[in-house]
Amino acid sequence: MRHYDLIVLGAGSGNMLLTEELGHFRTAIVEPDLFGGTCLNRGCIPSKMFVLAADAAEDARAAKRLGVHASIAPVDWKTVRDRVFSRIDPLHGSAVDYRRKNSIDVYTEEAYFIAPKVVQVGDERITADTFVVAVGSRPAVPHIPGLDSVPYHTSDTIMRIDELPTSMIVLGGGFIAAEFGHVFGAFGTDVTIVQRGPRLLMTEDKQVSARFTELASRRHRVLLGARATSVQPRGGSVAVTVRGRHGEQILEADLLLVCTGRRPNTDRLQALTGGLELDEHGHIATDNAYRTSVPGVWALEDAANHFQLKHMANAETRLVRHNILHPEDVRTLTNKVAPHAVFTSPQIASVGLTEQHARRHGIDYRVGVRAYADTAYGWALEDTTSFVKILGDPAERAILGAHIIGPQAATLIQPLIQAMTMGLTADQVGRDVLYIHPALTEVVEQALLAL
Ligand SMILES: Cc1cc2nc3c(=O)[nH]c(=O)nc-3n(C[C@H](O)[C@H](O)[C@H](O)COP(=O)(O)OP(=O)(O)OC[C@H]3O[C@@H](n4cnc5c(N)ncnc54)[C@H](O)[C@@H]3O)c2cc1C
Ligand SMILES: NC(=O)c1ccc[n+]([C@@H]2O[C@H](COP(=O)([O-])OP(=O)(O)OC[C@H]3O[C@@H](n4cnc5c(N)ncnc54)[C@H](O)[C@@H]3O)[C@@H](O)[C@H]2O)c1
Repeated sequence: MRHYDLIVLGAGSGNMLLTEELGHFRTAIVEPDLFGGTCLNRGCIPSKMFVLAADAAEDARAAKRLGVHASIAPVDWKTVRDRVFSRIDPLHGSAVDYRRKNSIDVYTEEAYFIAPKVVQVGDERITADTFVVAVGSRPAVPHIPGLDSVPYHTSDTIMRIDELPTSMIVLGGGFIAAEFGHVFGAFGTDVTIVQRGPRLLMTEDKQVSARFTELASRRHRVLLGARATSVQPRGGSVAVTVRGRHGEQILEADLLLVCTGRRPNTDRLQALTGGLELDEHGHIATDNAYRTSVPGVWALEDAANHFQLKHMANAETRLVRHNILHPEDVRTLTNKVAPHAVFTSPQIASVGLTEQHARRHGIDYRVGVRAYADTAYGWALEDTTSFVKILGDPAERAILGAHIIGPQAATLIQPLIQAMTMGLTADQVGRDVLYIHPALTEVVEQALLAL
């Protein structure tokens, strides 16, 4: 049985862990699929490259309003797709070569625990003093009668399809539904979204989620409070029976995309056999330093918590590396601000408390809301639907949460994330800072002043 100082399971965020600082460790990394994991190969990066093309198509359509006449010939799906993957696909091979050149053993089969701190990979058993479990998550596919009888897609496969579908049914109303609904809608596909809940993007602040649902319903057919009860093949298409507010109906489309959440890969890893404690969703239980129930075993990101965001993964990876190298100075992730953005149209960004959470937990708050149209640039855009909403503590004037729906939301929110992280009050960031005129950031200033 080969023994290492360090074994990293999973080469998504796990691969980022291995910097020169760990160069003196005898290290192995196990990755049965592609180095770079979800974010690089089938998540953040390719999806945002598709969003870039979708935004370009939408901008071209909207340019007419400005007196700029552009026309869109049918979107050339294969060129869009091949631009994305001709840039991404070569990165895997070079990452593996780089690791091997640096004397790191790379195993290319799936690992599973056969005992605490002992994993089986193919024919080999390997052990280590220290393990980092970064095996990520995969799409969770609900049990719907007939689903296995049709060639449905998930986010793992949808970006590599050969032809742009004429029509598409999207099951789920979360991040992935919102982003791919935008992409395929912008490319000309007729999109129907089937969402179990009463609104899309249910975890956003209710005002944002309601505005997004209203805007998405103008672009796509959106069925709310709807449940797919069965799926059948129908000629070359897919038929989905949906039960909901308006009774039962049968939807038909060229393609079915299932995006109903993700589940951690801890079952395939046999994490329980490895002595790792799991929560009720199968995530590995850790403390704030990302230590698991087995001493010397660390776990991070999608396998270990519910954020499922790459910037959280990056922060956790840095923290775990520090903690492995400095057992005398183990640090915890104190930053619970955890922002996120949804790269749909319009963009959505959020940090901290939502209004419904504050109400539910009896937290005292004030709200400042400003429409983009209240600022010079928003007025120039003739925007009528975008806004910034900030929740603040009435006494201390601390920023408790911020929610933006509109162009550039993911960028506009950053000064508020900074302010929350550094403990600045709404007045310090609103009154004491100059905002460039006439940039869109003025709407953030206005919302802070309204608080
Ligand atoms: C479509 C999509 C879009 C997204 N967009 C964004 C975004 O815009 N912004 C954002 O912040 N986040 C986004 N995310 C989320 C983000 O991609 C993930 O949170 C992040 O990549 C998780 O990193 P990870 O290292 O935990 O897992 P992964 O990157 O999935 O890495 C885990 C690796 O472990 C390997 N593995 C699995 N089982 C085993 C095993 N038994 N043994 C060894 N290896 C194993 C897998 O093959 C995989 O390569 C998106 C996700 C999806 C699906
Ligand atoms: N921009 C980003 O940061 C980004 C983008 C994409 C994905 N992600 C990550 O990936 C995760 C997974 O995304 P997702 O969209 O699959 O999940 P999600 O958790 O965001 O949304 C799942 C949705 O599916 C609905 N749903 C669940 N079961 C259903 C059923 N049987 N029928 C109909 N609807 C059903 C839920 O009500 C919910 O709206 C996200 O939570 C996020 O962490 C992040």
